[in-house]
Amino acid sequence: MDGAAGAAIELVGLEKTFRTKDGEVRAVRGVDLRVDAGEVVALLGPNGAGKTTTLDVVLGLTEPSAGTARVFGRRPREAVTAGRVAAVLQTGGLLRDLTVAETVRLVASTYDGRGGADVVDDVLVRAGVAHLAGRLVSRCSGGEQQRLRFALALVPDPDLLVLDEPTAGMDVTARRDFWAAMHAEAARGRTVVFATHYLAEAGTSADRIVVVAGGRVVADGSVDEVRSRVAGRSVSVDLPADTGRGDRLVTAVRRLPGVVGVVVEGSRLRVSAPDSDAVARALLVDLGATGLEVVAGSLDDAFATLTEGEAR
Ligand SMILES: Nc1ncnc2c1ncn2[C@@H]1O[C@H](COP(=O)(O)OP(=O)(O)OP(=O)(O)O)[C@@H](O)[C@H]1O
Repeated sequence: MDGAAGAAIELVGLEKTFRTKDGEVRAVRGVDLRVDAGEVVALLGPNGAGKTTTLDVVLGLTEPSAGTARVFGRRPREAVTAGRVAAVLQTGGLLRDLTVAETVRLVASTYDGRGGADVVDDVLVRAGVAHLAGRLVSRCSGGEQQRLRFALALVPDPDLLVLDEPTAGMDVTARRDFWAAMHAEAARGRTVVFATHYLAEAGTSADRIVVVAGGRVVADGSVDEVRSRVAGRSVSVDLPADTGRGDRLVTAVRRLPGVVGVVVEGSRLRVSAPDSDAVARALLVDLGATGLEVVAGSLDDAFATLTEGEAR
């Protein structure tokens, strides 16, 4: 599809900087991303990569520091208000003393013309929680609550579903059922964008993977394309024995452009990046790291470091 009319999401030069008492945190550092209507896209990246911040901008929950965000050609908040976007976020949004069905009914009643029993029953079935209709939210497991959030997200009949680590807390069966339900929604023409730490989940559930690290997009393409882009070498350096210095090095390394994985292995720090030469240079010259070794890593190693998540 050409032109903005076909774009569900269009981010241009997106930046987001948080000001904290310890200084500035550049969570998103120039993301350009276009998601066409009907695509199922995974944002894959380690902890702190900037996935949630990017999705918060798309949902109109936070304003960019620089750059622009458009959702169906409008400002994000307008698209959300128009009912075109719904989200499944990691926490919050549920009242513990209501049942599952009461929760959906309450949310449905806030949408004009959508509060009928039909909508409630329909979304309960589609999200796979019909059998839990009478159960109190406080008695639902974490995974069941996530599926309830999914049901709530379906109520406004959104064109775009935004899911932030939607399967956190689900076991293997629940994950499989969740993605089957999500794919049924995508087959109805909905655009789906989800954040995940897991390559396996991104690979099996998305048409396209956007790898985010250090607030930037470091790879973008089909599962196979991304695999070959991210396959790089690993660089390892000594981890300072002093915990404070070690933590500072880990934090600085994770912010280097292009770094997709940082893992502490005993007294060594292993860093994965498609361009390991640039990372090696930055480690030695800018960060004063010692004992540098460049190791030819397999693709699985590169992704293992990515998906192992936080180093410390
Ligand atoms: N409100 C905030 N104030 C200060 N810093 C923030 C705020 N929100 C996020 N950050 C920081 O911005 C960076 C990116 O965070 P973000 O939550 O977007 O990453 P993420 O990729 O979603 O990580 P995770 O997988 O752990 O959820 C992190 O360093 C985080 O600590």
